[in-house]
Amino acid sequence: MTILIHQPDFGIEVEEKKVPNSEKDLVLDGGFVLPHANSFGHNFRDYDAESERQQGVETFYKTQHIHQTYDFVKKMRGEYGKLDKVEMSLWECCELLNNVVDESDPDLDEPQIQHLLQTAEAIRRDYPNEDWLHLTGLIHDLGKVLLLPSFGELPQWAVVGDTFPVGCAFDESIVHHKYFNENPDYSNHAYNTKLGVYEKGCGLDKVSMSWGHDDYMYLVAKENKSTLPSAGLFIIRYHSFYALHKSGAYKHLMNEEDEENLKWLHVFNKYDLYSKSKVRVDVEKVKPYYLSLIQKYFPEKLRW
Ligand SMILES: O[C@H]1[C@H](O)[C@@H](O)[C@H](O)[C@@H](O)[C@H]1O
Ligand SMILES: [Fe+2]
Ligand SMILES: [Fe+2]
Repeated sequence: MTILIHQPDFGIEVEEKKVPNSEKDLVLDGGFVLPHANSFGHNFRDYDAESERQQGVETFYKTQHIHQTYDFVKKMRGEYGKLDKVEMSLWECCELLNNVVDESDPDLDEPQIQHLLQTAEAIRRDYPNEDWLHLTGLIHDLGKVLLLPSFGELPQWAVVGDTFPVGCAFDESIVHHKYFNENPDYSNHAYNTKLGVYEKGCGLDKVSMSWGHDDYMYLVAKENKSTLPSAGLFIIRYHSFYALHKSGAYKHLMNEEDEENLKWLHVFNKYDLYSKSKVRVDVEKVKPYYLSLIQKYFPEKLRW
């Protein structure tokens, strides 16, 4: 039986295989079965499909695109880079996310802790020996605690959604790109050319990204001296940068190390996106395993 590929952009690892039970699901070479539709019956990341979430998600992106400017990002990075808000362990943070729902996501309305565990467990099944990648799955979205009162209760547009560079032109592949024309940087010549304030090949580390949960969690991991490999930190920092890892935009800003790390981000993205489902992971059952990983790669208490 031939498998239908409904979404054409899975990258080179996609392989068609025979699955006895379903005509529509797609198996990747790692063994992970890609669901043919999200929990709402639509393709994943279809921002135009008429669904109960569509309007809210579009309004979210309109606000995000208007407000994420170069100056805003500089200010937020300076402020949150101090890590002087809270002290807590990574697991405590996972539990805090129980109460967070992400308004930018057309594919998921489950509590975020389920998304973290679904991602991590799916990776663990296919890559049993890469424990750093399991842990990366568990923590990649913890930066969403920025929505909570003790972290300044930032609005959704300053925490979630896809990310993109500021300080240079907004690429057309960014979701709902049309709303950028109300962003002040859009008509500022210093920031609206292909390179903007950057140099070709300068490396993503030098590029300012729209402010949100990715860059914040990267700062938390780095400043608290995590021993995760550089690919893990890269995944945390750029997992929402779909214009790059899905559409290949902004590659001219990458350096060689970014190229290497991007390979792992491509692997990770499949699990981050396609593990989203209504089937819940038993938190208490898997907790001991993840606590052991946290202990291996992080100090007990972290500054946030
Ligand atoms: O709506 C989602 C969500 O906010 C994710 O956490 C982020 O990583 C994705 O890029 C975005 O599309
Ligand atoms: Fe995310
Ligand atoms: Fe995620």
